[in-house]
Amino acid sequence: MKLKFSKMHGLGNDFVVLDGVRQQFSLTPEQLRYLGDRHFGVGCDQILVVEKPTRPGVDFRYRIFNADGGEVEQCGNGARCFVRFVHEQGLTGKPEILVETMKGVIAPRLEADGNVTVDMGIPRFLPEEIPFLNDDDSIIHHLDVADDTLEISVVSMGNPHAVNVVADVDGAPVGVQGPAIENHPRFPQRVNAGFMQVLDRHAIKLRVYERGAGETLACGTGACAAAVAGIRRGLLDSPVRVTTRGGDLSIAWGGAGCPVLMTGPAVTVFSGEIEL
Ligand SMILES: N[C@@H](CCC[C@H](N)C(=O)O)C(=O)O
Repeated sequence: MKLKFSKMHGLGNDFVVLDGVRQQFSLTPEQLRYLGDRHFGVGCDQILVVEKPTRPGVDFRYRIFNADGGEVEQCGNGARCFVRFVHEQGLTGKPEILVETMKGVIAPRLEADGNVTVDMGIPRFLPEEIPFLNDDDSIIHHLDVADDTLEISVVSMGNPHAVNVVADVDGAPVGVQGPAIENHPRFPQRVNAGFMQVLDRHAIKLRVYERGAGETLACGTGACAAAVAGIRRGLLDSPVRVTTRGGDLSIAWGGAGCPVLMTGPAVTVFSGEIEL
């Protein structure tokens, strides 16, 4: 089977994007891992599939697979690329679309300057919503990782996040603590591990060790989760500029019960065809 794809990125978090509206396919985990492989395949952090919606009132269905082949609930940088892709491919002319994901509907909007703003939905904090094995829903939890006890906040942006505040993000042991947090037994569905350094009340630096992909240059849902965790911990005020290794995102959140708005770029790098 030959499949057409686009290679895209949001701040260096990169994607293979497949049009499942005009192409018929169903991919095995092995084929997904091949697409994501940087040496033997195309190479990416996530594979995004654009499909027809399964429910009335929405424009598309958006499926997300990590480079390890596992399907996941949400992807923020991918959502911005998604809206650019459906425009560039002529699948819609609407600047604002409603997109069905595994965990609810998100609303990305293509701005006049080419950036994309996405309503990422309402963040959730209850342990069972993450999921996180814990007795209470406090804002800070203690997590034993290797020889350390970390003070983390847990946030679901549809997908699970653990956010750890550090003094110096560039010196943070992301490569060691990241996989230990990702696979910690208190996160039964694994977790994305964020390391955030607060610069001032409206600015942070962030690195994320992503579930199923390793450390990426940026993580959109990770940026939302970090900004929300920082606001809940009284360290930050909305809006928050999140500086990742791949560039900056702007995150706005009005507090409990409000949706998180994420604004940033989305770029198409090249298009191609691959035999699977
Ligand atoms: N890069 C993403 C998140 C992708 C999914 C994540 N690795 C997970 O397993 O939940 C983003 O920009 O949000």
